[in-house]
Amino acid sequence: MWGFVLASVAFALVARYLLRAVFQGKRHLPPGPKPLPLVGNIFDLPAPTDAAWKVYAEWKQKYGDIFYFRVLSSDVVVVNSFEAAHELLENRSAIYSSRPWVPMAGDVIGWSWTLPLLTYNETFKRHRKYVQNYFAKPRVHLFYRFQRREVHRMLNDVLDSPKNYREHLGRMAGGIVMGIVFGHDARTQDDWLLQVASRGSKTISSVGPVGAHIVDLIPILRFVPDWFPGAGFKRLPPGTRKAMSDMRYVAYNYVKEKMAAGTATECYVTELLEMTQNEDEEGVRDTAANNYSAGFDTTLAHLIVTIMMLTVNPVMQARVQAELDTVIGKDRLPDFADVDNLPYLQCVILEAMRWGVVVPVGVPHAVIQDDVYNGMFIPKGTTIIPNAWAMLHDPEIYPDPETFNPDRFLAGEGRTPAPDPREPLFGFGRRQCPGKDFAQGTSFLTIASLFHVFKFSNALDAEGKPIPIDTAQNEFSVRYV
Ligand code: HEM
Repeated sequence: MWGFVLASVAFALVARYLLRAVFQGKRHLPPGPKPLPLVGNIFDLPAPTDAAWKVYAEWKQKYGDIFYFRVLSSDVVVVNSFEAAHELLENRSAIYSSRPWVPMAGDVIGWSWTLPLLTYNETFKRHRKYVQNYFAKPRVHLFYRFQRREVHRMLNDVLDSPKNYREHLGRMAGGIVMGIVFGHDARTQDDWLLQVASRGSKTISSVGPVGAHIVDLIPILRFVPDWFPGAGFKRLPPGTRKAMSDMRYVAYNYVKEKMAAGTATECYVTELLEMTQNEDEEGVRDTAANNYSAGFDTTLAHLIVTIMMLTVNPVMQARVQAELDTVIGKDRLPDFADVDNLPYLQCVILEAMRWGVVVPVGVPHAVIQDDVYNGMFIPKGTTIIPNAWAMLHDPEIYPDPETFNPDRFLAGEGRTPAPDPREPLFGFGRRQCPGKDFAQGTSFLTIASLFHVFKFSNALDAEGKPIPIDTAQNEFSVRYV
């Protein structure tokens, strides 16, 4: 049986290799490392433990802004410059807005229903519309009350137990989404619905980078039984599939029960069910679940990078606090209306987005028809990796890119601020993050409030000496005074 499967794989590869050679002919692919026959560049790929975005940024020096490699029969183009990414993923988004098939996340773990993984089809368009319209910029003020409530709770929690600030921020970020999406007040860390959502979300991050598994490269392996030698990727940690499925169904069913009992609070689920007249329960349920999974880790990571960089740069922290003191004073907490009066704080947040790109190789897109860019042929089905890290660490655009320097975004007489990092950061075109305006509201209020109330500095060791913060590793320990 396995001899037959392997022979079929080999046959399919040879056939595709020959067909490609015939049909692609002399079409000029983007430059890239020289592929081996059949297997392509499989041995050139960065190891899963390498920072792929940095490896690709190095390749950029050799091959240019966009380069091509092939893994078995899959074509991949990495886009390292903002201009190229904008042209392909934004201006040509009608054909560059699909997603590559990622069998590990989609089939093996079971995330194929989630919006970020949906290919460009009718289901995607419908689901995307729900989320995009709900979190659209003109509506973000509707979420302020949830953001305010949870940020203020978080401040109290940090005051009570500063060492657990990460957990408090996590609860806050999760609590905001739970309130908006399910009308649920997740007040504590161990809130049962927050736990369901958090366990479900972890099922994707716990198995490593999406798209980098052996089964993503050789999809036929997904049919190999769990017990087969080498099929370790199918032996998921116990409870993985149940946790994923609970995330999809439990909170949604809970809201439905409350609706039946007449006790539901208005939220994403109730509003969308009404808008769709209960005719697309699956769409409402699935998009509700992915709002948490797509928005939680990203928001939290960005907040932590910002706090870390203000902690290792006490002069910048003092400048943020001086601005907050002048604008807000001592008698109240910051609020959304203050944002335009806090230009330095805004620059700090932008610089944290640029410096600490939380989705460094973006989320891959896929092109649905053959295309040509600057004379280079990009075959239909190619996976497009937007290397946001390379775009935001390009020394031509952001001089001395490894230095955390909020001043690069300051406008003023005789100064041209550095380009806004938000397009690469939140992605491109029809797949651009639909939660970006909402996420920025959470980020602003959290950082403004935390630094208005607390001072952050290094934790101390047993002898009272500050413990150095390793920004390269994103590992750090912070205390509050
Ligand atoms: C700092 C916070 C965030 C960052 C940096 C971020 C970044 C991103 C990026 C890079 C993408 C992929 C874009 C592309 O494919 O071109 C994305 C997609 C997505 N984000 Fe966010 N995001 C954040 C917060 C949020 C929040 C709070 C929500 C929830 C409302 C959210 C919901 C989504 C969804 C549903 C998608 C998939 C969109 C699609 O595939 O069409 N994100 N995000």
